[in-house]
Amino acid sequence: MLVYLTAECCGYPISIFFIVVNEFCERFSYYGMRAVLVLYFRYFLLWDDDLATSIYHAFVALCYLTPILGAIIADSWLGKFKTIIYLSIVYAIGQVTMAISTIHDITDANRDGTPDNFTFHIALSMLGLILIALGTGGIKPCVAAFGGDQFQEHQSRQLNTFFSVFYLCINAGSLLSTLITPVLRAQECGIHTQQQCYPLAFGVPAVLMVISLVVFIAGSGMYVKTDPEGNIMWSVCKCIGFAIKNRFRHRSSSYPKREHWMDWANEKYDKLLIAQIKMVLKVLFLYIPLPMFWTLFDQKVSICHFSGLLGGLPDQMQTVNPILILTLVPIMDRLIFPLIQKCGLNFSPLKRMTVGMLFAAMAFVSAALVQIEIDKTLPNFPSSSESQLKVVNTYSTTLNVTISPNEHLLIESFGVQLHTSKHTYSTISCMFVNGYTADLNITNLDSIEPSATTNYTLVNQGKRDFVLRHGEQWCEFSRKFGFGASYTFLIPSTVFSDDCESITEVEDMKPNSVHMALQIPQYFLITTGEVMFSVTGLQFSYSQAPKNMKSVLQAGWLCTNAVGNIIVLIVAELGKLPKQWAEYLLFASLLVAVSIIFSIMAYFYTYIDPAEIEAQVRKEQGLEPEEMEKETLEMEEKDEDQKNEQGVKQTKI
Ligand SMILES: NCC(=O)N[C@@H](CC(=O)O)C(=O)O
Repeated sequence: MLVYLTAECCGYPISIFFIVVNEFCERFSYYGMRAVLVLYFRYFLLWDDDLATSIYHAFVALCYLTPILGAIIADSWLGKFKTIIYLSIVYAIGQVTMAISTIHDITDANRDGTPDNFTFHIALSMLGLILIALGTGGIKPCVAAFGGDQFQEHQSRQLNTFFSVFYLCINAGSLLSTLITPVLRAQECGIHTQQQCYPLAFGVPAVLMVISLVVFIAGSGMYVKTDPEGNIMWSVCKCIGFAIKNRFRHRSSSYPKREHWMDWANEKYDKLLIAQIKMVLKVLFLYIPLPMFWTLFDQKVSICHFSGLLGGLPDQMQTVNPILILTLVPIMDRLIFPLIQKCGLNFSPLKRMTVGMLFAAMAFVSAALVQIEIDKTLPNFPSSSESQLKVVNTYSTTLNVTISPNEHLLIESFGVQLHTSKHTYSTISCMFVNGYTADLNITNLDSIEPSATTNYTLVNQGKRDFVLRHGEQWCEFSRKFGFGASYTFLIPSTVFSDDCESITEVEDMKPNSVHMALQIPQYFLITTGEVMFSVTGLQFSYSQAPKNMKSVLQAGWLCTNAVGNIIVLIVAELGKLPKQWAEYLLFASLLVAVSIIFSIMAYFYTYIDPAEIEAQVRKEQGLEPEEMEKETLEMEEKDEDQKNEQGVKQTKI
């Protein structure tokens, strides 16, 4: 048996320091890139909103599917240490490729500030994203499990704290990068023309990934490294396949039943392997309902109704989650969980996860209530059988407009009338209406021809100044804008003679009157849910996995997140309910139903100590651990030669 003597500090292995710093840098790299990814799709590649969001979610889903690959490589072939190093190199190459794809000057031959060859940028960025997904997903189950491997048996309390600290590092990295990369993107840079600095926003995460790799390699001498015990995944698949086949062959009632269907592999496979597979399958079965949590969690951005109210750039809104995580993890670990324990309640990991799901459901109920309040302040939008028509009168007297044989609108001079009808009219909407007799230039907008309108233009909240110009003539006016509002400005022909005084403002949509504080409960609830669900799930997956399949079970856990993301994509494709609040309530109800199912499954789950079970099986077989490993390898070789299934021999009982 191998005994590692590891250097310790305050009861923790020192090697842990390198692993958490590595995780911090890697998460900085990943979340930093993610924070500007949709903006890059929208404003650099000029994709529409739907395409940008779909590719984004597909990328995130891929990042949570590739852990299976990483886990197989680690547990069956290279071991966790080498897998982390090799896949981190792939990851860093992906980040660099991504950063290069954002340099507009590469294809901007005519130097107009926009790339000339979009295919090149799209191909390069997609290649970068695939490499990143392979890298980040591939190392993800290995890093957490490798961290866990550093602890000895007597350090179980420290091991639990490690997973909380690990989660804190994830969120510290994500918080910093989500604050920094949008600021980097907002800078201007370029060789021929100055544009938004995407190369810097993607380049810094690439540098952080390289640092992450260097830090990990720096700790090399201190790690506990366990080599894979042969091709374990292949053995697992063959063992399961044999159990199913053997069960089918002995389906007649004359054969005695066995305790577990995997026991039908007893004739050919080692008892230890069968015991390990049983442990893994039991946990994976328990994970079946879990993607529903991630489906709600991954939509959390959309339940934050008026992001700008919290201040900052819209892409920095994603910082609320890590800030709350950094606050809530220590509170839960140091205060809430010990307090619950002191009250004599058994708040076991699976109970925590169930409560976490209920918190997420409550967040959606809270979002539904806020949405109902917001809906009250919104104008009546046309239903699917209606359309809205806006008529602007720039004539000098009141006009009577006939829209259909029987419907009349009376519109005052420089008035606007919104008309909803049961017939099909095209909607006319505008921000500025030019009633002046010549072209006008308005700050930050293109010039508007006489009697023409601009599209709705997004402006920041608060007081804004506009300058109107025509040749040498100009005037200035300012208006205050509230969130969620929309306005139309009617510019009369006398605009310059009265110094912009006669510009009429029409409020098409009222500003939000729902207080921002109403949003706090939903942020708080979903993040509390995450701490109970996700941190516990991470610890649980490690503690319930057999030694040789730690990464595999971590990958199974991460897969629940991938499936959650895929459900988000499917839901987006299927369309939405007409009322947003109803959709939130539907999701909340689904999660409550799923958490009830999960709690029933959890009730029947018996917590295990994999090391103890493994030792017990070995004892039953009268084998010392090293002999056992030798035996497994011999079994593997024998198995390869044993092509004729008919000649199955009982190798071990
Ligand atoms: N707050 C998000 C977070 O901490 N995410 C973790 C866990 C996960 O996504 O599975 C992470 O980024 O690793």
